[in-house]
Amino acid sequence: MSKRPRTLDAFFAPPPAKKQHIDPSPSEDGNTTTNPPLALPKTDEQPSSTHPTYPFPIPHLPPSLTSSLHPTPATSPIVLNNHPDLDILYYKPYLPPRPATALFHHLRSSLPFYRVKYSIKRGAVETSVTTPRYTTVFGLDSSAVFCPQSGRLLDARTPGKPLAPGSYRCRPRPIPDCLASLLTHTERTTGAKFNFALVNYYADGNDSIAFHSDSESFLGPDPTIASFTLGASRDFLLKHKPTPENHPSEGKAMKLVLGGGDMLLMRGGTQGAWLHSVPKRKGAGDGGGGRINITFRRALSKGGTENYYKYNVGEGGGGEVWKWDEGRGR
Ligand SMILES: O=C(O)CCC(=O)C(=O)O
Ligand SMILES: [Fe+2]
Repeated sequence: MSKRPRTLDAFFAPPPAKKQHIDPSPSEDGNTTTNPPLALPKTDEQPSSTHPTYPFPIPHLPPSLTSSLHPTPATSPIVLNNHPDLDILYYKPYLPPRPATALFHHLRSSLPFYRVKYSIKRGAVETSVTTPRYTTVFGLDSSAVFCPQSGRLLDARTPGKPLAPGSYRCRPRPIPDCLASLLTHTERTTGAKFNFALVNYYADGNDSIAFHSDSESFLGPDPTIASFTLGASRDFLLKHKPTPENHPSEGKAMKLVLGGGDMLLMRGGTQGAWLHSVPKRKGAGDGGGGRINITFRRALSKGGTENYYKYNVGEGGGGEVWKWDEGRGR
């Protein structure tokens, strides 16, 4: 806590002691998941999703916002397949401006975020890395499901069979109601199925994600990933992975300026052959405010769940939790 960089102070305030945010007595229905039954709210409170793994209850979307999230996209997508192995549908935008902005503010002030630290080993040298953006993740790979009543983990292949304690090193978190409606709409639009929501928060132009591809084996071949932008615009760069034939696209990056409400549906060979990044930006290029990115993905095996929690929440259920304070604007 004491070593927090100034830039973090400017954007987030850590929530009061973690315990204050945990609902210690799950409702009679058990801990809520994305599915009903949900914990009954106190009358003066907004209904929330709760689960023992959440550091605090996560409020549902206000009804006005839920009804403005139309199940169909605002525009027809632009097809980006004019380069080898590239297969992207670019919805510019997918969500109209007003609901996109409202969703940005709701998610920023409702979700628990982490600044994950991990170490990488190159040969004998171990380096400590802090992820250069805020992250959080919800979901569970397709080998298991959350019990809708108790919130516990069940074996997906044997209906009703609880998983043995310690089946996962991490503690998977159900997708909260406030992300579930967008996920369901996206599934309907795209025909894809998703069981994970990864969320990045880029507080300003100093936050970034380096060139990488999401071609993890636990997503299976040619994974479909839906990637939403909410809030500020940022550059999104794409470049082909190096190939032995000195591919014409190699080294040259394509730039998309992603704005609030936009969605990229990356599919086919895109992850296998292309790298993408959101580089740091200074001055006007920093988008002029915070940006949320949500990716919906489908992990097929336990390794996916372990990986996503390790790098987006942190080992041991995460370290310091960051929560946006709407009143103080930080
Ligand atoms: O913020 C973005 O648009 C990209 C995020 C991303 O590539 C990722 O989370 O894997
Ligand atoms: Fe990515």
